[in-house]
Amino acid sequence: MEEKYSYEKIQEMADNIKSRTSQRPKLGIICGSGLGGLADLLTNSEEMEYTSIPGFPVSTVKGHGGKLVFGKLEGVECICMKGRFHFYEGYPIWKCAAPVQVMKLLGVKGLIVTNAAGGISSKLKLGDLMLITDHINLPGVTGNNPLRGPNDERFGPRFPSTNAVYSKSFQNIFKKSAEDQGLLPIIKEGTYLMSSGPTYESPAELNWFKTIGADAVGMSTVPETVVASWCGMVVLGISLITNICILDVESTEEPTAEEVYETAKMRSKNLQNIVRLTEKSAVEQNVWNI
Ligand SMILES: O=P(O)(O)O[C@@H]1C[C@H](O)[C@@H](CO)O1
Ligand code: HPA
Repeated sequence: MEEKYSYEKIQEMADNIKSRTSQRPKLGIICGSGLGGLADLLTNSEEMEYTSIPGFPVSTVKGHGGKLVFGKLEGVECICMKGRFHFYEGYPIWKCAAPVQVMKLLGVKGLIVTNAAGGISSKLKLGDLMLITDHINLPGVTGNNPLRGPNDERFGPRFPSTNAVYSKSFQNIFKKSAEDQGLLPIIKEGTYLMSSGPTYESPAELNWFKTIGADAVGMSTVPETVVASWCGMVVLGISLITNICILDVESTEEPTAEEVYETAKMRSKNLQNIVRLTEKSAVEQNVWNI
């Protein structure tokens, strides 16, 4: 089994990055499938390929780039992950979230995590943006938690709480920003369940997820959020509902990756505009105590 990165190994990656850019990001953004356009929000941008950072994982999925983008958003220095790491790609789950630890050592205080997700709840429509209010860490509760293994208190405690990991004030700002753009009707709230993938879920699984309180399902986000919260970051999680889950086993419809990317493309600009406004207000209100 691959050994978890030590504090020193994460520090080496952060030092490597710091030696190559003068930018010192305070906000991190993780782009979900088809949402790499969020990186276009950054001005004065500089890019760093994952492959150029010794020890950094490399992404293998269509719709995901493989680079860090540094730049300013509404006057604040940001780091954007264009391409994330999924458990289904074969990485240990802690490794999917290790970039968040690197961000922590770079000085990041707030994290916006985005994803493409399937809508389970009937209140969700195609193209909705669901503010994640809570999550079900299915891999975590069945033994695959990113914090399993040795704990380094310099990052966070051995037994962190996972209550209130998604910041209410950050969510309120996001809602207000959407309202200001006339986009409130597509903003919803709910619980995101992480399933390991790469198979889309069967109708029986989806019906089970519904009974345990999941509103949307995806294959990412939770490991990054758990680690960010453990490290003391303020987190905003957003799921773009790219497909409506098929709960009826008699249905002849099927989810496809193409549908996911098409919907992501359709909403990408809306999400960018809301994130820009959210960032502006978050800075004004000092949501993450910079
Ligand atoms: O990185 P995210 O969670 O946005 O990507 C989702 C999960 C799979 O990578 C892909 C499935 O369509 O989209
Ligand atoms: N299930 C899991 N992951 C996803 C889905 C889905 O329906 N849509 C986009 N990512």
